[in-house]
Amino acid sequence: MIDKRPKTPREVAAFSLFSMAEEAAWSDGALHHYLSRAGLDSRDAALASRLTYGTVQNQILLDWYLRHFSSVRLKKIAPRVLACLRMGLYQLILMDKIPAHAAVAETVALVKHYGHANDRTVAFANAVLRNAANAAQNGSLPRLNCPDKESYYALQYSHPEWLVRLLSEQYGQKLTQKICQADNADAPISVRVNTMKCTPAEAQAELEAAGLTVQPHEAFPEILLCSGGDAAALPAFIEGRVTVQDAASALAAAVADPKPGSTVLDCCAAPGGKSFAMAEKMQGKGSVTSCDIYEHKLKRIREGAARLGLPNIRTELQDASVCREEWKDSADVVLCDVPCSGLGIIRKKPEIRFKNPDEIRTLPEIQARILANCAQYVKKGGTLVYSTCTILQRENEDVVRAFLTENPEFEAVSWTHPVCGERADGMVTLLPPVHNTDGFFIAKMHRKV
Ligand SMILES: C[S@@+](CC[C@H](N)C(=O)[O-])C[C@H]1O[C@@H](n2cnc3c(N)ncnc32)[C@H](O)[C@@H]1O
Repeated sequence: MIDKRPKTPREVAAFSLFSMAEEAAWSDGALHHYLSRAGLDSRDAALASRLTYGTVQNQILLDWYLRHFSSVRLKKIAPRVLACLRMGLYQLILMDKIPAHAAVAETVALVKHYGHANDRTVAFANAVLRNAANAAQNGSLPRLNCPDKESYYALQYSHPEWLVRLLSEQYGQKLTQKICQADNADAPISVRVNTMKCTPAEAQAELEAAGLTVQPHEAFPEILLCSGGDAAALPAFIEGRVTVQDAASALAAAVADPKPGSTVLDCCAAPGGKSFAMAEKMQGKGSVTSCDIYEHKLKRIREGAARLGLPNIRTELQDASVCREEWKDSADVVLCDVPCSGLGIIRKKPEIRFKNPDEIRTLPEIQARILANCAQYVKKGGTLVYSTCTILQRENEDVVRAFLTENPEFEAVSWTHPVCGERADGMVTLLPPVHNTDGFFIAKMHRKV
């Protein structure tokens, strides 16, 4: 992290982008860090967020334009200078309220002060930005000529082409375009009301009184969609009346449907969102055992449970792919919210689109191993739920169908919820442009014998 305290929205955005490039920081974590140090008013904080997310969300397109205006190959441009140029081009080409002279001058100043740049590099940055500004102003930006719709969507919405082609095979071109578009749209902060402490109406009134704009999710009344401020910094969050959780994630807990007194095993539980939702549904009665392979992540679950006032959650350090003999046949509900490619939450973490496709190709094998192992913990008559925050069929339906074929003692269970209607085969893939949730997959199964 950069030590200096940022003073302007552009410095906050630039420092966040530098941390992403240099330390592989997540956009939301870096932005939160520098915003908290900068102490900007809400308008400037909103501009800093827009500049950071907008630059990452449009990186492929911005690099395409940059190649047009730069005499130097992108690989030869130092990372901080490249980050500044992308942010400058974002303002010049894709934002409409920033005067061009301000975008050019402020970006050149960032390159000069923070880009480790000599005079030549500063002059180069100035020339690139001026050329782009002129082209944007006189309507002579290069046209996005692409051989087919998939490569056009990949460029226009800055998604890797392999991903767009895979989505297009699964969902068709029209829906793929909507998914890519939704991935770059502003996502509200979604909070779930802790109904053990207050009603949705009370929580909404409290958040609105604190200055947020609040809209209950149309199909999930305990979910409140908030904008205009940081819900996680308010007393309603700190004192456990609400917790940050998307409707899709809350739906997985609702589908698992544990009852007061149930024995629940959440096998990949950190940071704990679904454990909390299930423990609340159980009204503090029964037990939720929340496992993860990382000790430091278990601490976050314990802190969250304390904040929300949930005494029935305990944590266990446990690899979900390795059998714990004493847990066999012990749980009424087992939730496998497995590690996945995360491609359903690009709208919240825009850099997820840049994951290495070779690295995520091996995930279905790990997911299948976790599901097969944790299924052994389900009691006869008990429930098994498999979920991911990705929309790739190979990590979702394919894993579940193979499991059901190999384990005939389990069957898919039909369920219904206003978010997605009746699911006769027990499965749903939620999509941001269709369900107004994160992209997510949930499958519910039942152990017969
Ligand atoms: C999708 S996240 C879980 C999110 C969580 N269920 C929630 O709602 O907040 C997946 C979690 O699985 C954990 N994990 C990865 N491999 C694991 C394994 N073999 N056994 C147990 N946990 C694992 C990761 O550390 C991560 O915290």
